[in-house]
Amino acid sequence: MNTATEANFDGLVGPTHNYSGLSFGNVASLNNSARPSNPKAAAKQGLVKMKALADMGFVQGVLAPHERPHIPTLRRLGFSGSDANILEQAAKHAPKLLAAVSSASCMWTANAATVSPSGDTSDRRVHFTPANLVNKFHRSIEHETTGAILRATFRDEQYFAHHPALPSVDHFGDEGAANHTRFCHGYGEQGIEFFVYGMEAFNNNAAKPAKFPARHTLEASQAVARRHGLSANQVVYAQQNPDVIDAGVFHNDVIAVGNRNAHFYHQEAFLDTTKMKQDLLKAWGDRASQLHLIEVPSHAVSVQDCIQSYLFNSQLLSRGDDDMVLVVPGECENNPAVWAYLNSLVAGQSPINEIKVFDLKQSMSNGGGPACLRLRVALTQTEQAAINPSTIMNNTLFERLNIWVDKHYRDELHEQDLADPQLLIESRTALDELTKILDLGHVYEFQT
Ligand SMILES: N=C(N)NCCC[C@H](NC(=O)CCC(=O)O)C(=O)O
Repeated sequence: MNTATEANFDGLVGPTHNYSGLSFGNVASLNNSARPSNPKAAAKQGLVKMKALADMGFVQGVLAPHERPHIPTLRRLGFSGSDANILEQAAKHAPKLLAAVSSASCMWTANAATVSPSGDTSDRRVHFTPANLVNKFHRSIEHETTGAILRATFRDEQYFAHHPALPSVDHFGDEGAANHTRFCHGYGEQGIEFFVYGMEAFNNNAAKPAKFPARHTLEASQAVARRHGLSANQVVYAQQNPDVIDAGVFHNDVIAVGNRNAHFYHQEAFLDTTKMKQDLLKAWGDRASQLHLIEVPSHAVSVQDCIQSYLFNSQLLSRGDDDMVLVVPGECENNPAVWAYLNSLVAGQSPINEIKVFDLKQSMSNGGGPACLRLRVALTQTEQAAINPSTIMNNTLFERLNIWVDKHYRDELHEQDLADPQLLIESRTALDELTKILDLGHVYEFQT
């Protein structure tokens, strides 16, 4: 039998991880702006989570970081001369631009792409659309390399279909899987793809946030559903509550998470919660009683507590039917309301039976929790056998990557370090070696 499983592909934190306050609307990014970062600790925190999940029996993959500082973008923007000259000029005349092209933001692979498993698509292949991330300049430069890395990981065209990103304009603002969840019975069966958006681009009368941007449009989600060949009765759209975007919920995965037959979400997450529930139940069909809608009330956990703790930016992982573990960041344990809620949750009737806590402070300080760091890909056994095996976490890869991080990463980085030509050399040397470890071939511009 060709049973399916859900693999998680985490973004490996890159050597230029830093805090530059680049994400308006993301409270942690703004609050930690200009603080020194620790790229080595960041990468290791991520590796510990990956290894722990692999040890728990989950299929865990690794997606490589991107080339940063990204000199080709600086050249496109008019800087010229040697790489060192370009860095010097950018630092002098456009330091925020240098910070933007130096961000290690590709680590948050929930934003890498939207993925539709073969059980849902008309041609029965797994479809990938890299997210254009057009709302933030530093993220809008990710999608081409993301596409190259996804193609180097999911290589076989018989099983995997790779689309380019949607047009890079606000109308098709696409933040990928951070606003996408799939509900299903078994991972290999046809599921319901649940797309969450912040605003409608072609309807000026529709609700939208007033203070912070809605990064993702309904029209982008509809385009992805069309491209992936999803049938209309298996797709549900829901709008984020504009008020929670204005409070700092810049992606829906900061306030909701779903897996198989469980939707775990906050009372205030959606503009119309009743409709969201009705639409999901209708799509779920005759086995509706098996769908768990776990709604967390505001009196138990406030929206502010969600944003501070990242309770919902958790990984909801199936160990078996109706047996799930929730992977949360350490901030949840330190928030009394959230921790009390989680303890009552596991003691109760829901399928969530265990909480696992990870220290991801380096990523969290830029607004990225456990769920931001991973891209979910449901795969049949045959598809799993077709992926690049060198990207799958195991004891050997864990050891090799830790040695690689120790060799190439700094343990402190300040904004002014981004202009250091040595950092560029260190970063390229590290990535060149990484492409060999992960058997990716040439995926970076500096390699061509
Ligand atoms: N929720 C999900 N799925 N992802 C979190 C992404 C965090 C990321 N932070 C940043 O890009 C901050 C970079 C800086 O400020 O240096 C962002 O806002 O896009």
